[in-house]
Amino acid sequence: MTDKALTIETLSKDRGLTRVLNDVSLHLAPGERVALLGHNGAGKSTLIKAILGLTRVDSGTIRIGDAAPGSARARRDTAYLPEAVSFHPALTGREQLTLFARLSGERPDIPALLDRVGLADALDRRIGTYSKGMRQRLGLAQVLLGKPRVALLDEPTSGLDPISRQDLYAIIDELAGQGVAVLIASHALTEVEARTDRIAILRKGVKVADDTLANLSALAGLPIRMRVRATENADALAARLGGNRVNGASVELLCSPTDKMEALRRIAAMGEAVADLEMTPPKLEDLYRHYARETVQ
Ligand SMILES: Nc1ncnc2c1ncn2[C@@H]1O[C@H](COP(=O)(O)OP(=O)(O)OP(=O)(O)O)[C@@H](O)[C@H]1O
Repeated sequence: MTDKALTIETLSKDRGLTRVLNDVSLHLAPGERVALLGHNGAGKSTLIKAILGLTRVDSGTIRIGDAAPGSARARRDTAYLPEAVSFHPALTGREQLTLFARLSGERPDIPALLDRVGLADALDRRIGTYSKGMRQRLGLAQVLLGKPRVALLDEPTSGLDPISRQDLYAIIDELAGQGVAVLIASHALTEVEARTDRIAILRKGVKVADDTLANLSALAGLPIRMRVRATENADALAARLGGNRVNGASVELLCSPTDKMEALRRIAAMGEAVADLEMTPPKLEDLYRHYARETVQ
């Protein structure tokens, strides 16, 4: 028995002459929330389809727990929310979920499930009358229906309003809290920055990053932004600290993670000339730009 919910080892796949996944390894522990990032065409959906057993791979292995993709066991243990989720428009939300429950052999409390995803009022309405966000919520109810070990969410918040996005991440947190490993393919960097435990980045089928935000930051060595507000004289502060005046009262310094403590000591030594200090570490957007660019190996 493995303690990993999802194990991907040295996976490669060609489409014609193009290698769309190149020696990709990725591991998810139970309860981990991992963001899968990459430009259009980087291979995210192909990887998800391979995990689902919907596309063949040329080499490497995938295991959901101990089960092979596409096996009855793996299908039971994997939940999938596609980006453009589609249901039968003539069925009501209740009917659609009842059908899915029968197919998966579950007997859940369907009204409670639909209430959980904010669709209590639309329980008996035909899905054809649902908005995109409502269909997405119904898709999420389907994810919650079984007892998956792994949930694969492809752009789960696309088309959702800000409150629905928050609701969706609250449900993702709940799933993770129950031990479900969640892989979220996304372009919404600000969201996943705050709501995932680890970031994996694909570039042209190659995994170029896979770590926590803090570790990726340290590895990339991107500068930390420090904004120092002067008590009275920002010009004098700028002259002593170096850096740029950014408004009437502050000075901005960029320093590498290794120089951070030295910079803080210099600022502290200026005593009351400094009224305030704000430090901003690199954002996921900066890291993504760093790791997804061509020159990083
Ligand atoms: N059915 C297909 N036939 C041929 N090539 C395909 C097919 N599906 C995807 N590809 C190619 O495989 C590569 C990876 O595509 P994939 O859809 O996995 O990327 P992605 O990272 O999910 O992109 P996006 O962010 O645009 O959804 C691309 O070069 C794409 O053109």
